Amino acid sequence: MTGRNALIDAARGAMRHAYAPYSQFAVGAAVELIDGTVFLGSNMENASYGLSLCAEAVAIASASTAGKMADICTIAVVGGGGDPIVPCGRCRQLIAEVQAVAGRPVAVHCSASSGQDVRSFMLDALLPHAFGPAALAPAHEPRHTSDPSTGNL
Ligand SMILES: O=c1ccn([C@H]2C[C@H](O)[C@@H](CO)O2)c(=O)[nH]1
Repeated sequence: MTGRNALIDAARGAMRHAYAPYSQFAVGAAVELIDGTVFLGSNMENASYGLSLCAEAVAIASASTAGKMADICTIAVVGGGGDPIVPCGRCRQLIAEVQAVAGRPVAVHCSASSGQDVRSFMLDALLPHAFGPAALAPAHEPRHTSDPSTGNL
């Protein structure tokens, strides 16, 4: 996949599979790797409300489950009417972890569910001065159970 608009379109497609019966607010996300591979996500709500999963979290977890978290370079998110959606605070923190593991800046493209307007940000602009693994004392730094660059044990 190449280009911002193609990734936005992929996120818009994923949005169609959102499970959002409580908020009626469907969101889709698409995560792109450096080799062009794309992983999708959509929000998945829950009767307990607070356990609902955001589209970005689902897409990031899907890439991570394939052993590709370190290869993520771009994230697109689509949802809402009016202005382009922007990731919630929790998702910004999740993207910060991706960026720390990937070791390169992550771009975030945002669009509304209808309309062509796209707003693009670098994660550092969405979450300046982010808390991350580098802040942890050595004893608490992440010790990977798999190689983040290969996903292999
Ligand atoms: O960036 C966002 C913001 C919200 N939501 C979801 C959570 C909930 O299911 C619904 C309304 O907040 O939208 C996302 O998936 N991503």
